Amino acid sequence: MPSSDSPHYTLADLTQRHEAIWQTYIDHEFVRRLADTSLPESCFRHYLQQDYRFLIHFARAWGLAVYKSPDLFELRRAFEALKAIVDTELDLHVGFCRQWGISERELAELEEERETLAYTRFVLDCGHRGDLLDLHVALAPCLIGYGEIATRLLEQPTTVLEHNPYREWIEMYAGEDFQSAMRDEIEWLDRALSDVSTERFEQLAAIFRDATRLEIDFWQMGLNAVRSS
Ligand SMILES: Cc1ncc(CN)c(N)n1
Repeated sequence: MPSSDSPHYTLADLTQRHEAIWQTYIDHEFVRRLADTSLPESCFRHYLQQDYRFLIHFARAWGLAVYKSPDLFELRRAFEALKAIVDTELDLHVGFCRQWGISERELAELEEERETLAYTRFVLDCGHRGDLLDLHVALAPCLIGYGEIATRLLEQPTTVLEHNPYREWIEMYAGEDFQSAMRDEIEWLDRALSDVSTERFEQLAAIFRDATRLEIDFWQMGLNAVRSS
C-alpha cells in the first residue's frame, strides 16, 4: 500500500481499490459459461455483434489519444494502438463474425444497444474532458480485463477447450499479440500513476470503477440475449 506522502501508485492499486467490482467483471457468469460451454450461442452471437460497434468506438478513443498526445513518443504509441485495432482486432472480429454467420453488412447496419452506447460514450467523454491519463484509465478495464480473463480461463481446470465453440475467442485474447499489448499498457499505466497525488488517484479510481461497471453491463447484455437473436 502506498504511503500518503509518496504514494507511487500502480495499476494494481486501481484494481485493489475496486476489488469486488473487478472480480465481478473478470469472473462474470458470461465468462464462466463461455469457458464451460454452457453459454447459449444466441448470447455469444449478440455479444459479437455489439462488440463490433464497441471496437469501432474503441478505435475512435485511441484516435482521441493520438489527438491528446503531448509529444512524438505518445503520438506514435497511440497511433500504433489505433492501427492495431483497425488492422488486426477489427479484422479478426469481422472474420470471426463471418464464421458465426454474421455478415459485414449486418454488422454495419445493426442497432447499438444501450449498454454499448453507455460504455463507449463514457470512455470518449473521459478522453474529451480529461487528459491522456484519464483516457488510458477509462480504457484500462477493456485491455487489462480481457487479457486477465483469457489467461485465467486457460489456466483454470473448469475450462473445457475440446469442442468448445468459444475456444478461438479465448485463444485470441490469451494469444501473444493481445497479451503483449496488455503488458505494454500496464507498464505505461504504472509509469503514469507513479507520480500522481492521492487526490488525483481518487479521481482516476472513480473512472476505473465506472468503466469496469460498464464492462459488467456489457457481459450482462450478452447474457440477457438468450432468445433475442
Ligand atoms: C466490451 C469489450 N471490452 C474489451 C474488449 C477487448 N478489446 C472487447 N473486445 N470488448
